[in-house]
Amino acid sequence: MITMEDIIREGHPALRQRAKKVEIPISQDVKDLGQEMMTFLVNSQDPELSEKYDLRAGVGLAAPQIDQGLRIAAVHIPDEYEDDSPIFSDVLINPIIKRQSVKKAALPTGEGCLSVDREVPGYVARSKRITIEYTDLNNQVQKVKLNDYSAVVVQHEIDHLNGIMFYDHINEEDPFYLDSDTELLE
Ligand SMILES: OCN(O)CCCc1ccccc1
Ligand code: NI
Repeated sequence: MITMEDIIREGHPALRQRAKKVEIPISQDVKDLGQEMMTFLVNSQDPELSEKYDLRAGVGLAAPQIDQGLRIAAVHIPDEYEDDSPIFSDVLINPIIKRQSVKKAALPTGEGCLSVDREVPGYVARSKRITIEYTDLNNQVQKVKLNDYSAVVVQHEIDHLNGIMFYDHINEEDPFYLDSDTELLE
């Protein structure tokens, strides 16, 4: 199983590389990897298991973070009220952002990253609405519209596939600078 030891940290060159497209139909190895990444997220959000295995809670994980230079990202976003029906949960193979709103959104708390062992304060403005296309673990092409928090998380993961870290988006002069077209999500 994936634990924190498997997650590479900033400074590791693999986090700054562009991940390679996955061959379709996906191999059994890729399917296993995707499932392991999803299991990590589910475990990391479970009070007992995260404690037992010392996992930092995560809502997303990109393959480059476990030193696998492949365009695979797992996303598991729980519904704050309905634990067993997440807002969005899937393993994205070769995800593409097909459409994105001009309107931006940022988390008021800023962002963090399992590969970054420090706080980096500041707003990360991202598209408020996106339409993504990807292949899932059953080789089915999915086209999904996401907004707000789900859209933020998926953009954070797709950034990892392109060697981009969340703090690359933070305004250096004024980390809490907000464009007029950027909404803080509550
Ligand atoms: O790459 C995923 N990972 O580092 C876990 C954190 C995910 C995440 C946290 C805050 C806002 C968007 C996404
Ligand atoms: Ni991250």
